[in-house]
Amino acid sequence: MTQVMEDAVCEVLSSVVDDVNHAVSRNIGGAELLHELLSAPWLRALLQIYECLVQFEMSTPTPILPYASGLSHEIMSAIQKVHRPSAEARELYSLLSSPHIQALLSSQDSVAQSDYDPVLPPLPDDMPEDEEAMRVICLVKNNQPLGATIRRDEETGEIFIARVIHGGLADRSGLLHPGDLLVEVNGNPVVGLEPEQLIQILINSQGTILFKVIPDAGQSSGSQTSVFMKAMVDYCPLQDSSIPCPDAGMAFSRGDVLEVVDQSDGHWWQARKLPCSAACAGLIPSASMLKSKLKEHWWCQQLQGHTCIRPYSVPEDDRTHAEDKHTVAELEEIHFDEADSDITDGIYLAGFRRSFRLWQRTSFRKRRQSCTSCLPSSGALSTPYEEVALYQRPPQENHRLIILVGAAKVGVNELRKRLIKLNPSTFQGPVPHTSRPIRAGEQTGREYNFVTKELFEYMVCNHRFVEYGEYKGHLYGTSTDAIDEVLKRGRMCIIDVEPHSIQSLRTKKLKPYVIFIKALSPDRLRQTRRDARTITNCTVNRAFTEEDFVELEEASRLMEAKYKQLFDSVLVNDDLQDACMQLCSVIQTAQHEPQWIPVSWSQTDE
Ligand SMILES: Nc1ncnc2c1ncn2[C@@H]1O[C@H](COP(=O)(O)OP(=O)(O)OP(=O)(O)O)[C@@H](O)[C@H]1O
Repeated sequence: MTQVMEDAVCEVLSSVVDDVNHAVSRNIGGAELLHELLSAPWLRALLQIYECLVQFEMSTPTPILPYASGLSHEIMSAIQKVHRPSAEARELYSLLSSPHIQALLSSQDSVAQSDYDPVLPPLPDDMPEDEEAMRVICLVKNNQPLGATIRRDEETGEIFIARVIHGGLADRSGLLHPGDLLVEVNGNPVVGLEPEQLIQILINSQGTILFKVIPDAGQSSGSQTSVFMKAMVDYCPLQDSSIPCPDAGMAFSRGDVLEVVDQSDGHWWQARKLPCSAACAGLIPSASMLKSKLKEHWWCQQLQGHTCIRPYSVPEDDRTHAEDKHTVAELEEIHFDEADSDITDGIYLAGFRRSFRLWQRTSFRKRRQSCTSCLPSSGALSTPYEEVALYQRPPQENHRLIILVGAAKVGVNELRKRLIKLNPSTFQGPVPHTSRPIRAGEQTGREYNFVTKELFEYMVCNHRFVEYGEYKGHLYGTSTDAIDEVLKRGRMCIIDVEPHSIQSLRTKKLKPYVIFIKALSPDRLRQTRRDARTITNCTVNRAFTEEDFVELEEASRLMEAKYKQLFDSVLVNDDLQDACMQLCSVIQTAQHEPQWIPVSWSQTDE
């Protein structure tokens, strides 16, 4: 029959071609066109496909075996009945019983029977009316936790799903939701069970768990958008007795960026730590919960209360300066030659003069008056999480202020100086202010901004200094105006400050990027600082001592522990050359690639 059809089509086509040929010989234009059309290869291909389809339709393929998996079970039970099966029979048994072959045979049966719909169990005849809303859920555990917490209604004793952890097993199934009432778990009625007993059933169940639940009618399916927060405190769920499920909790440290995926519960949020590798979110205290814990901790710390949160546990005075041991009287007696190496290749490196450096090293150094309320510990009490957003500086905006911090003698000045020398047209330090009289050869605005003591004090009253202090009867300071001036010129402004001054510089205008310069172990310091010299209040260019190395490492560790939530980057000053290159690259990244900043800095003004 097929052959007949095929022949018929070909016959029609050939006769059309013959007719057209005949018309062409009679010089008929339209016929020529038709001839071209009919002898086109695409038309022939089309007709061939059509013929194949007609042929296929007429010979519908039938499965050789409609129920292959049934046959395989028959064979397997026959083999089982054989007293001593041969090696071939045993091999056949193991082949047929393997899950892959069984799945393959079952798929072939489904195709053979064109049975593509799931088979649902029949509804029981005696189903009560109120069971209409019942949902039966089967989850395959696969050694993972369920990813849900439960709560009991104290009045009715009913147990509900309290929360479903984002990315967990229950969440991925899309079948369990907060507020669902648990009726049965693995055939065990839930009514009358203690939550602990239910948890035990869930822990003990292997493979699959079968839930019968009454879904919460008021369930909202609205998905929440993530919010990003920087942690300003440390948190450890295993030490927090108030967490609903310590295993579901997520520990974090100050400075970590958290993606908060669910804030629907006023007490416990769900979050992931970035950079994110875990699919499953963890429970963290909400901002208000954490604030009250911090307050509690604040009151209880004398009694060694909470240990789950550690805002700041190091002593207030974190700088362990050997030179702080000197008295003011001693300092007054020491006189130094001001001329030092702040001019290189005709470049004036403002802010590196010895008087300024020595002021920075003395205990007279004061932070800007206006920031007394911004002490890190009080800040953490009011803002345990800081909402952040990714920010990339638009090319037309000023560069971000680069702040270097580090323990005394770690090499902050050396790195800053090298960076500016390396590229003075890109990097610059702010010119410090001083009330010291100008000397021969000096120019105001180059070594210092020379101002009267009255003007300096007026500037102090107007909060114009990031830091200021007195050294040998003269005032020295770094002003915000000097920083602005560098930034306005399109340069990158590099400053070094005490860590407690960072807070006052954290403004939308400056968008500071803070780099912590970290010290290595005393062993490494001993090796790398062999030729290094330090200035102290008593000596110039003194070699480092063993005591210096130990103190430096300790001071660096304490500073990092206390202020790490304020650092955007940590750079280890090991090999000087390497550290300098790394610093360059960190700064370029800060200026040209997206970074996390407080959202308030990125919002446009009303
Ligand atoms: N990585 C390093 N390898 C070797 N020597 C270094 C390194 N970093 C800094 N130094 C040297 O250590 C000494 C102290 O460095 P620097 O003056 O920069 O310290 P500082 O952190 O600014 O401390 P201070 O505020 O006390 O001056 C300098 O002689 C410097 O050249």
